[in-house]
Amino acid sequence: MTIASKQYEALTEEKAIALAQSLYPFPEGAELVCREIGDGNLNYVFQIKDPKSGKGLIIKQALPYAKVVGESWPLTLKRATIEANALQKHSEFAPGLVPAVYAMDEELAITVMEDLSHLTIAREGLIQGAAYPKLSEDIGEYLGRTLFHTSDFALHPFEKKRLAVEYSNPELCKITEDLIFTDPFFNNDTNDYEPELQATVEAIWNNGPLKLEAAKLKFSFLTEAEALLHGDLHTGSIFASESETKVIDPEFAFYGPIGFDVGLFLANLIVQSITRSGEERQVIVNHIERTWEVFSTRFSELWDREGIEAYKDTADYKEFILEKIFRDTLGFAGCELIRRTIGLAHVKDLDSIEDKNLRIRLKKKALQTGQTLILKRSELTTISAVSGLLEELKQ
Ligand SMILES: Nc1ncnc2c1ncn2[C@@H]1O[C@H](COP(=O)(O)OP(=O)(O)O)[C@@H](O)[C@H]1O
Ligand SMILES: CSC[C@H]1O[C@H](OP(=O)(O)O)[C@H](O)[C@@H]1O
Repeated sequence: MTIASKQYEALTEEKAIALAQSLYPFPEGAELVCREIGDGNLNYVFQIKDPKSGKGLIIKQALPYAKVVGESWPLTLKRATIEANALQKHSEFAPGLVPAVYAMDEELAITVMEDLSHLTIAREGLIQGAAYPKLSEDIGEYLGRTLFHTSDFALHPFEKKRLAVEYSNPELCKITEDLIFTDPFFNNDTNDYEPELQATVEAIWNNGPLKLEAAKLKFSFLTEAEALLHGDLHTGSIFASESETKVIDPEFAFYGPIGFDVGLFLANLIVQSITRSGEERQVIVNHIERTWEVFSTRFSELWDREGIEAYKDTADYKEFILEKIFRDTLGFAGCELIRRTIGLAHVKDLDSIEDKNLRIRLKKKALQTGQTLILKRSELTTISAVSGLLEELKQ
């Protein structure tokens, strides 16, 4: 559905209600209520609801700047169009795993979508100890399907390159290039960490071999247009329940290295494996293993069944590609672990730990795990080797 376009203006709750009324068949005389519920770093999210019928929808609006910083950090409104289009493109391949998009408007920089508030943001649930039994199956499927179907292994090269142009997202990529791949490895003002981590952080800045590997990973991110990525697949971008999983917020979508999406998700699970113990920790380790198993099985099966690449049946080629994706996955996961601990954008899983000694100890563990994943990514050739590493570093 398209909206009669007008000039960009930031929505208020009243304006969001008026817009929702014009877009959705709410019952006659419904008295709609609206709340701005955005808790992310960049955008506004309005939830509009008819309390009587329970019907509702979400209007997400991009601001011409990053919400977390303010007008001093201008940011393209085009990200809203990228997000709406990526949701729809990914739903072609992973139906049921993303919210339905009801409408979008490029001028207003809005996406009107299904209200998922019957679910919980996975990060919040995981912090409370949720197990989310379907999480790794669903995200493994989502990753296998979206990444295979948007790659050169599935698309005509003209279509793949058309999509790469459509999803050119330089400003949002620059945020990732800075916040994930650069700033945490240098003494940069954007970094944010407790004084107790100073020595550990300086050791990262002074670690030549680590910085060389971080530079290589950044180069992959800058240059390898392998598939249409979600681009920011952390557990705050996933809604979940015992029986459902939905991926939201692909405003960082672009053509990049496949391992980036897989690695970001695994890194955010690894944070949970660091904060949990006993049986609850094992649930997360199982999710880590299962995500890779489901992703690689689905990718491999789609390759065999639907692959169009002339070399697809050449001995060992598929295995070479999957090994490359796995190596990249571990490296990108390592960078995400480091930036979520000492960079600009932290994670609540670690920051909300009240006991300071424990918090610092676990943050050091996250940094150590991140560094090991980056440095040893060529030696860790199986997902069980990664579980083994997590077990070793647990002590
Ligand atoms: N479709 C949705 N249904 C219900 N709540 C949503 C939906 N999309 C976003 N939200 C809420 O808004 C918050 C911020 O959304 P998100 O897309 O992550 O914004 P940002 O791009 O600013 O990070 C989410 O954590 C969630 O609470
Ligand atoms: C100033 S952007 C920082 C950080 O925020 C984004 O996450 P989200 O939109 O989900 O809050 C992204 O991870 C960026 O790196």
